Amino acid sequence: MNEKAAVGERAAEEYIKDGMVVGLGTGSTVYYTIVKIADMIKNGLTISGVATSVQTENLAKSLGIPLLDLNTVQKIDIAIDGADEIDPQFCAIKGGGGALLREKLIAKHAEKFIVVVDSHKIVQQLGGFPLPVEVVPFGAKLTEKAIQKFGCKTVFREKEGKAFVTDNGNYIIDCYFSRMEKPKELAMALNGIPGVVENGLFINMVHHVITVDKKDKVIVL
Ligand SMILES: O=C[C@H](O)[C@H](O)[C@H](O)COP(=O)(O)O
Repeated sequence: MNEKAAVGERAAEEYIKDGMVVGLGTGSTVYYTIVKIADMIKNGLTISGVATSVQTENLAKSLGIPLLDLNTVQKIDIAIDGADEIDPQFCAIKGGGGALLREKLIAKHAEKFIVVVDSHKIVQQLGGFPLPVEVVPFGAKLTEKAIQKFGCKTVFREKEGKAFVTDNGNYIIDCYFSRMEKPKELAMALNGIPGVVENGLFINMVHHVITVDKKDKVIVL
């Protein structure tokens, strides 16, 4: 079973209605939601999107999904996105693709935020996946030192041998924790460091999770 396709498509079928403004997430799972939304538009529904990354913007444009400028949008009815890990309290780590800042901004302002994940992403405790933290390039090594005080090992993300640069012109520091005990406190403390723009912890934001159970059935939690 292609779990990513199954959960991604289900999200569109379950939640997308005519007339909605939809926050379009980033990544290989929500890809299937976006393709499904394009089908719905071809079948006569009026849907517009706000994109959480340049990658998604390009995908949506190529599929004919009308996109709106975030600054002109009155309301985002729903945002749908993937995640790298999610726990039973619906706390998630996102940013494996580096899109966490725009994703969090759009999720925050959406009336509803739905996460689509294959079954491997459901964990009892967050931290197996390194936590991405977006930092401004100015003083980034000093920012890294401040982040390390939270007890993690850090690696500046690279792409093709060069520094990975986000859509916002920033760097990503991937933070490896052996245990992440208090994600909510950690998220707030990280954002208190000058130079940190945003971190990949999504706390108290997710309304529903769509995933696959042990019997290969798509479920909405
Ligand atoms: O920056 C990327 C996003 O947070 C993605 O939603 C996340 O990494 C999950 O992506 P995928 O569905 O490709 O595993």
